[in-house]
Amino acid sequence: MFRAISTVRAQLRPFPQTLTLSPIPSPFALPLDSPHSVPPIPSISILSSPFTSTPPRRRQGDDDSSSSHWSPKVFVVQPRLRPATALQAKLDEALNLANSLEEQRDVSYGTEFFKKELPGHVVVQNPAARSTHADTYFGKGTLKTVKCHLNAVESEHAWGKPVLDRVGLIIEIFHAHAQTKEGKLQAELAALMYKRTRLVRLRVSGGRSTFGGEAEVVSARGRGSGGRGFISGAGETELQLQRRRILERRKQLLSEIEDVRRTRALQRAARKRHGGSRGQDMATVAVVGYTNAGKSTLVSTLSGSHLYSDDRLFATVDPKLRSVVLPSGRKVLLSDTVGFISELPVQLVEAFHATLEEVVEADLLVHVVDSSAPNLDEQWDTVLQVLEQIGVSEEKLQNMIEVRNKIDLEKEEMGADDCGEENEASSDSGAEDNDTAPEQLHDENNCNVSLSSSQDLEEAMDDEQCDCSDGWVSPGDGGGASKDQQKKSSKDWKMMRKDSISQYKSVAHVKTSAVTGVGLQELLELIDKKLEPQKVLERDVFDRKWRPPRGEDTGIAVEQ
Ligand SMILES: Nc1nc2c(ncn2[C@@H]2O[C@H](COP(=O)(O)OP(=O)(O)OP(=O)(O)O)[C@@H](O)[C@H]2O)c(=O)[nH]1
Ligand SMILES: [Mg+2]
Repeated sequence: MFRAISTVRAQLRPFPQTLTLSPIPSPFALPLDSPHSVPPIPSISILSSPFTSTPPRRRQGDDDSSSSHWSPKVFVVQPRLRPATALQAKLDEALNLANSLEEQRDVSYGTEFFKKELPGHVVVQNPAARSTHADTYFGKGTLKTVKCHLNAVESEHAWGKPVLDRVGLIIEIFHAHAQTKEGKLQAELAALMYKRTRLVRLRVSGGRSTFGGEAEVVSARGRGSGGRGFISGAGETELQLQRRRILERRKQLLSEIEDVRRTRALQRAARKRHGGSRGQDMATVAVVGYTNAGKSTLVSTLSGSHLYSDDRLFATVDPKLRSVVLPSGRKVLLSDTVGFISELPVQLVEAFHATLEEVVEADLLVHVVDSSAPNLDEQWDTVLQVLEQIGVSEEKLQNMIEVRNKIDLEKEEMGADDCGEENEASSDSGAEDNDTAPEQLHDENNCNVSLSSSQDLEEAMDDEQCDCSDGWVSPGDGGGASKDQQKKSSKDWKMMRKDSISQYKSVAHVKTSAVTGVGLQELLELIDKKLEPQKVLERDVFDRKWRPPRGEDTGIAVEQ
């Protein structure tokens, strides 16, 4: 039986060629026995991309010699998913992640998002598709196919390029976007924890310390306690030494982060003590949500302040507080927090615990949802899981306000929003699926897209069933369990997911557009109500309407 590899080609703007290749059905895909499952047959999908296919504009003074050869900047590997809309959403997110990585910014970016140069080749791998092949990320068969694609689009031999998987890439983005000492410490801790599970000895180019992007793996340990041993050439003592160094650094970082936490706790206590204008405790409202949902824009608009917002993922890494006066006259602090993303290992979340303390300690949570996101349900669920993981109480989750933001982007036909999510999730009609026929074994680059030998199949199975006992368990991931266990846990996961969704479906919600200002007054009133349900509000203050901070009633100036 063949194991499927599908390739999906998409394009970045303005960079032309981004390939997405699926080495194996992902554990995040639906289980094989599900009616929605990925068939275990080779297939190729070419998805049309919303991005332009025109070559990047050359700047003055650029060397023109290579203009005839137009090479891709990013190579994205993404496990196949159904329905096609879910795949497209994942693909867009992966491309957006790749686009979000760049040099550390100062205050704001000088150029438009899509005009920024991208880093060299990056392979973004879904962390679920973990491999025992820590140096290459994939088994031989998949690697051959990836190389074939790279060589087909670029004259030089590829793979000697920086390679990042999804988690590594996210950590890089966090590190690049973090502006405070705390943010940097947390990013480094996340990088260390990640490195410990994947890389053991790194040869860093140019002497620059890196979290994986420029690192060449020269040895790697086998996964899990039983492990499959070392790749030949690695000395065990050296590996142990490497591990010890990582642990020592981790200890140091944890102690520094602990100091930061202590300071934050003191600041929080002081904030509470000094209270609001009328003597009460100053309540904190944490604004949480999936990355890019519009949290910073919303906080900026509500508070009339300027917080950095951008189409990049993880534009915000360091939490920011802004004060807002509610319709009752009560002053509260809105806490803009780091966004969440799906399929992140638990440890990564924990590494950012200090940041997320704001969330746990907050008096009220406002969950901002991008109502225009095609995978809204998944995003919604991811946020809830992370909130649960970081220890937010059930009571607080029940009391949470849900903000369906970006309603200005919602299509008119989606007016009946309350049932839209379920419809989306079940729209798994074959008509939508772009997978091509099983017998199509080569793509237009004449690259083999099947795993042609039983050895390759075993490798793929290894990829799928790798021992994950190092604790890098992601939501919905069967970890190091057997295939049956994986299927079962996948089912359990889906059940839990359903329960979790229906459990919190009743949370109060309001529709907003952080850009046009629609729904913001309603939101403030709801916050007021949630914070002080029993208090009778002074009528004159209550009647005061929220006004756009700068300018007229129509259209709010939003920073870019
Ligand atoms: N059309 C529309 N765009 C919005 C709205 N709210 C935010 N945006 C845009 O969405 C993008 C992301 O907004 P941010 O405020 O940075 O999102 P975030 O949730 O803070 O993102 P991270 O900090 O990366 O987690 C920006 O380009 C905003 O201009 C909205 O209501 N409508
Ligand atoms: Mg933000």
